[in-house]
Amino acid sequence: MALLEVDDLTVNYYTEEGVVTAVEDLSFRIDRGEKFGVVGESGAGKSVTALSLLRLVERSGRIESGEIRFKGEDLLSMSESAVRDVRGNEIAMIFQDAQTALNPVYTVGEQIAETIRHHLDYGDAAARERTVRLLDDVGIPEPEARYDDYPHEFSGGMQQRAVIAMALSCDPDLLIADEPTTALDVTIEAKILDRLDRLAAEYDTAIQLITHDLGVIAEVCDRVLVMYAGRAVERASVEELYYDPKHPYTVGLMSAIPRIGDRQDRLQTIPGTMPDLVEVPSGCSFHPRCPFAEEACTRTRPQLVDPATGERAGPDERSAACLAYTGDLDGELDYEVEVRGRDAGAATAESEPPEPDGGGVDRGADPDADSEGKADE
Ligand SMILES: Nc1ncnc2c1ncn2[C@@H]1O[C@H](COP(=O)(O)OP(=O)(O)OP(=O)(O)O)[C@@H](O)[C@H]1O
Repeated sequence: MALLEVDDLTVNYYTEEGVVTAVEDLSFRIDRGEKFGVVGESGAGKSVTALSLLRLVERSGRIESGEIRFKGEDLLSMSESAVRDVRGNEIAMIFQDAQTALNPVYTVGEQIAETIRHHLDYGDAAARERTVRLLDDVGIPEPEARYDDYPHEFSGGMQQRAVIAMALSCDPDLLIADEPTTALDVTIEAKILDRLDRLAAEYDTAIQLITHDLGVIAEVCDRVLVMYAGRAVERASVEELYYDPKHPYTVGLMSAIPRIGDRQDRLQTIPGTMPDLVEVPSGCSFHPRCPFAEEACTRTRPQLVDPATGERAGPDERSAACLAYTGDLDGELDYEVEVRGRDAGAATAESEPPEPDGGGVDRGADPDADSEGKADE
């Protein structure tokens, strides 16, 4: 049994403009200790999916249907107090903006210690000790001394580290990180992602990493879900996605990261924008932006299928939602993916081994360069 099982999740928002289907028929699995990426442009439904897992969808929104099981237990039918126990304790969440997660009137150490006392029932001394160790683990220099600092005395990168420490403080089984490094500069981002990656392994915590950046996914994740307009359009391992993307939208997203591109037929950027979800295009919702779209794409909504067989795929299987794989297109998806190595010079997909741990995406990562934390200052 997977740690998290999501089946056919549909979430609507009831707005003045009409009903917005933010997430539709979404299914995926996250295993224990796995690093799972959710990628897509703004408005794809990534955050709404995450909020649904914590049952934090706002009042105007409603989980219409579907199932969410965490360790086999149905999260959607749990009592509010049982869900509160799960939140923070077993599923923790890191948001993009560290400042909103840290309370300015308490010291950083006290905030983390309070979470530990509350959730793990630790006494004062033990909570303090665990906090200092966590601050050290996330790379805060002189953690004993920094324990008594207020959030504003931390740099942006250190604040985000503190938030990660807080999220890990109760040893959650699943950590949902929603654009955890978007507000930071690229070097600090790489260090924090690396730290997150190593800590998740150490604490045996699964990560659901939400981002619009495939480069970030390459650095951290094992498997990826690509979302467009509230739906899953591709599911694959990181290697499969990078070397053999199957959905035109994924190919388009890839042209935005430096090491991947294709030759003549490169989709420089994906023209157009995510549709207004009140009026999603008919058929395949990506068709107005897709360079391979045919008439059939305006009529028929593609299902997630195994691209090799065209058969419906299970929630943890490689799949893509494109009519090209069900024999409904006259033409072919005519693109070529080229993977560039770290030292420039283009290599073909076949000639270079995958480096999903980020080796190929040179974002300035140096795993230990921040051990004394000075780089953030
Ligand atoms: N509170 C809300 N009220 C109405 N509609 C909402 C609300 N929250 C989200 N939505 C709708 O759901 C869609 C998906 O939002 P979501 O925040 O999940 O996207 P996202 O992929 O996380 O994008 P971003 O990267 O910008 O956070 C939005 O485009 C919007 O139409």
